[in-house]
Amino acid sequence: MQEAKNQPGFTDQSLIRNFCIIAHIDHGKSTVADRILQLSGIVPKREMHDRFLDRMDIEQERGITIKSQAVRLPWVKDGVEYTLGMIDTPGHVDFTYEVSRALEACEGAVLLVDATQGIEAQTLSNLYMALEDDLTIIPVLNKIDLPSAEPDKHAEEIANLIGCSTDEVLRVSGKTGEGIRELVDRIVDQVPAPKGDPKAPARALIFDSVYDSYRGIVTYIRMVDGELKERQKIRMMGRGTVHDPIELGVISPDMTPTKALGAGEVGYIITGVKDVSQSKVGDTVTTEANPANEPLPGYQDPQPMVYSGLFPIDNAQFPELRDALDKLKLNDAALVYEPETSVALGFGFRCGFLGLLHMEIVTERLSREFGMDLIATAPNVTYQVTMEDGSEHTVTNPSEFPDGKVRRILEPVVSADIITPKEFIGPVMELCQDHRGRMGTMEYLSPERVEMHYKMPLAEIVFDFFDQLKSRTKGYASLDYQSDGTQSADLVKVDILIQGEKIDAFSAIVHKDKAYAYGVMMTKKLRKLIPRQQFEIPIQAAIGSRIIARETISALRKDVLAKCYGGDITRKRKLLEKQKAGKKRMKMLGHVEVPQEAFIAALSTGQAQDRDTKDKIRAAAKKEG
Ligand SMILES: Nc1nc2c(ncn2[C@@H]2O[C@H](COP(=O)(O)OP(=O)(O)OP(=O)(O)O)[C@@H](O)[C@H]2O)c(=O)[nH]1
Repeated sequence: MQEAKNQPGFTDQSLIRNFCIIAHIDHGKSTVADRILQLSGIVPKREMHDRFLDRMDIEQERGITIKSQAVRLPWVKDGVEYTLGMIDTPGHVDFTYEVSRALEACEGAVLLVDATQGIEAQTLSNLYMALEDDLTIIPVLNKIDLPSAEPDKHAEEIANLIGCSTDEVLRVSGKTGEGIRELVDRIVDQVPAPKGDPKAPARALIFDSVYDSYRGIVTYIRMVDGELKERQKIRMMGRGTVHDPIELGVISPDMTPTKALGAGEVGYIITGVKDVSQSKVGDTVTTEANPANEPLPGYQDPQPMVYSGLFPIDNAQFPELRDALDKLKLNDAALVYEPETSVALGFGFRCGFLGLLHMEIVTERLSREFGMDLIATAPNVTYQVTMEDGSEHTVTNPSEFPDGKVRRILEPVVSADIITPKEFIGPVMELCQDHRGRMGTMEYLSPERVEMHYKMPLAEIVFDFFDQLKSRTKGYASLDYQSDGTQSADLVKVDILIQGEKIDAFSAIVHKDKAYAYGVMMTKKLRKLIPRQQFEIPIQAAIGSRIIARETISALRKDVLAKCYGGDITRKRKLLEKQKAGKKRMKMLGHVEVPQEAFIAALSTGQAQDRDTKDKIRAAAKKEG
């Protein structure tokens, strides 16, 4: 039977264009992807909705992309039908790893810039990543429908940055659809076709995967060489496992089974396997009958930036939490975890994240997708501690901080790039100084906007820095950072003691100058959160044996029967039962009962509220007109 030329598995490689859309957060990637989908005609009008490719509820609710999404589209130009593989990527700095994997599956990148904002920090970092991968860059200004758009000015900025002429910078509106057809035609003209060898043994790169409770692991692949056919045994080259795929397909716009996948195509495989250790992002898929010799280069594992302990509120849920993390890891390759025990919180996992938004999303997904009720301990970075006796310790958890005389503590450092209008240079410098930043160079991107480079301790940047930067620059500054080694620092461990007992979950490693403030803040917070009990409770903050702050909760004798004069014994029993049930929900710490809510409230730092940040920025932008 003669198959159509662009059926999956039979597509002429010279007619394939794989590209991704990269941009700073909120510059309109998902909106432009929607318009391209619509124009291609694969999504029926009545099924089209905003941010079509943001398939997770959290993405829809928050209006941000968390996962890259690949979709296959037909596109006709000059009477020739092309096959486009389009990947919409996230914009937030915590999800840069997602972008880097998407780039590996493409030959071209649409670099989208908001015509009202111009180049921002993640515009640059994403562009540099795409250039490193030798992708063809198509520069585009979006949101030209807005009255505040300044396309000429920003086209100049982009042209200077990538070394093209201003005429080459396309102008589009994801909202009205203006210029989108020209954009896709440009992609077809300029993005090179994939260059794999269709005749070689099959090699496909696993760039993502997800756990489906009915069908097991779904693996997303980019075919590089050869082809994979239905019902052909496959081999994962890294893991060395062999599987019988039960389905092969493409996403167009939903999962569509196909008979084969050929060189250059992007698609998925379902093996029916439910054991999550069988699949790894970055592995190479080949066939069992005719295996390739060399696997594809794969990906480097990302280094976590912050760590936090995740503990099930109900300790019996520990095995479920392990299972949930294993499954989530399939879809979130940047997540790392290992078991941990806390005196106060029981069994849980020490988890590594790429940033606080990443941490927030993981906790939320564990709760929504796996029904886990969790307590997250305060996030911290990793320290290398050398003791006077020469022993070395890697500390990802303040409670592991070794006792004894410390010779040196190394903390992680990042190089941070901040782009801001020039009138905010002063406030930004002040803020960076407050956060122990050391200024490097500063360049003008245009007469009005500068890019400032800083070296800063990671611990200073991951927590509230971004919010403060936004508020001091009316939402106009943007930030990007990358790991940049370590430096020695004057840090101490602050312990919190309740009734003289150290509560491991509340310990923190902080800069010497901020230790006192942390101690006061934590003791005050806990005084408000822990209910009064029948005896006086001292709450102290200490560095080693030195107490630096203290609060006291005065005694109270709560007699639940006080108002129950004489009368019915069953009523009294009921009240006592109720009190007993209430006590069960408390954690006994020594002799002190601390309600779960107190832990949650004391440990929540009010951080990473990116949703709020985005809202604030939008509100500020509106105000500015
Ligand atoms: N006026 C106007 N608004 C636009 C246009 N494109 C996007 N927007 C709006 O800009 C906001 C952000 O758009 P998104 O498409 O979610 O941006 P994004 O780059 O995908 O965001 P992340 O995935 O979170 O990085 C939304 O409120 C869109 O409605 C446009 O061309 N014109």
